[in-house]
Amino acid sequence: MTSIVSIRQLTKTYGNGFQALKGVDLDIEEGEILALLGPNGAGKTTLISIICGIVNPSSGTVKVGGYDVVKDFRKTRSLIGLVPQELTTDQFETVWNTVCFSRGVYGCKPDPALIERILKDLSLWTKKDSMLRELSGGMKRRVLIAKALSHEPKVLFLDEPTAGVDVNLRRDMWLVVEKLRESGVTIILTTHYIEEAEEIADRVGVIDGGSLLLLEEKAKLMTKLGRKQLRLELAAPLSALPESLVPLNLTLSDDGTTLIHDYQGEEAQDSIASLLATLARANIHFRDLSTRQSSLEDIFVALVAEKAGERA
Ligand SMILES: Nc1ncnc2c1ncn2[C@@H]1O[C@H](COP(=O)(O)OP(=O)(O)OP(=O)(O)O)[C@@H](O)[C@H]1O
Repeated sequence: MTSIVSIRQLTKTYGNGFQALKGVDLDIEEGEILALLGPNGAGKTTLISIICGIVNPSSGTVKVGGYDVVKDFRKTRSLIGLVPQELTTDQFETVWNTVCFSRGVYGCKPDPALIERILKDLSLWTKKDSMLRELSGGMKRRVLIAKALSHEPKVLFLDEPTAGVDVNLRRDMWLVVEKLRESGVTIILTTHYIEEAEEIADRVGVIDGGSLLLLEEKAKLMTKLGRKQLRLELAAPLSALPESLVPLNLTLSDDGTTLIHDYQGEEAQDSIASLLATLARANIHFRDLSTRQSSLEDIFVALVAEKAGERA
């Protein structure tokens, strides 16, 4: 895999002396969907703003497509599309004109066929002659994406793409993001909805206190840090946990009806099989079984709390 964005030892100290980024190293692979998670004030917007050339770094380097975001600003900016949270363009302009105008801002030649395709992909075609002020909030979000795609960027940044939108629109947006990825666009999204990262990201980065705490493939993260719980509802309640079962990391619920086994996500399947076999040998039968896996949210909350503890 080649990196499309390459960040080295990036720091940012704002004018008031506040250090918002403390030496971030990050390689974003071409064609991936990377979700950046972090609590409020973590430094996500600062990081994205530096990559997009809106904020100057204090030290370190950022390259997009091999070009430096400070020295080759025009080149890197043309490779990037940024979808902000709010629509700030003229509310009395039509969807079509707004998107065509965005393409012109980047010095690209008009390309009505391309704009038509973008609007169709985003289910905006029937609204092309509507004024922005006539659109619903969800449709406005789509216009923001269409604007950001109008100059055919290779990297798309989505800042909280689904904040405040309803569940249906969120699903639609996820499909749009998936389609974009299929067309080869690299996507970086910041989100507070961990469910969103869990659903669509290939990799997840966690930023807190200006540092990248973790960067991992989502699936690996879930196996590595995720905890699982097996619950066995017993056919007959037990008054106490038999001695032979104590080494198996089992606990008995207070009412004696359920055996609970907590284990790490990467623990092999056969250890569960041998646990069940041991129970059968001990003549303990169960009438139902269920498992629960910790979500990305559980992992994220635990990680941020742990780091906060280390800093305290
Ligand atoms: N222009 C500025 N001057 C001084 N401090 C700033 C400036 N911009 C941001 N900060 C501070 O830098 C820190 C990081 O802000 P940033 O907006 O990057 O965080 P974030 O992770 O995007 O947060 P959120 O999820 O709330 O958008 C915050 O403490 C913020 O107050």
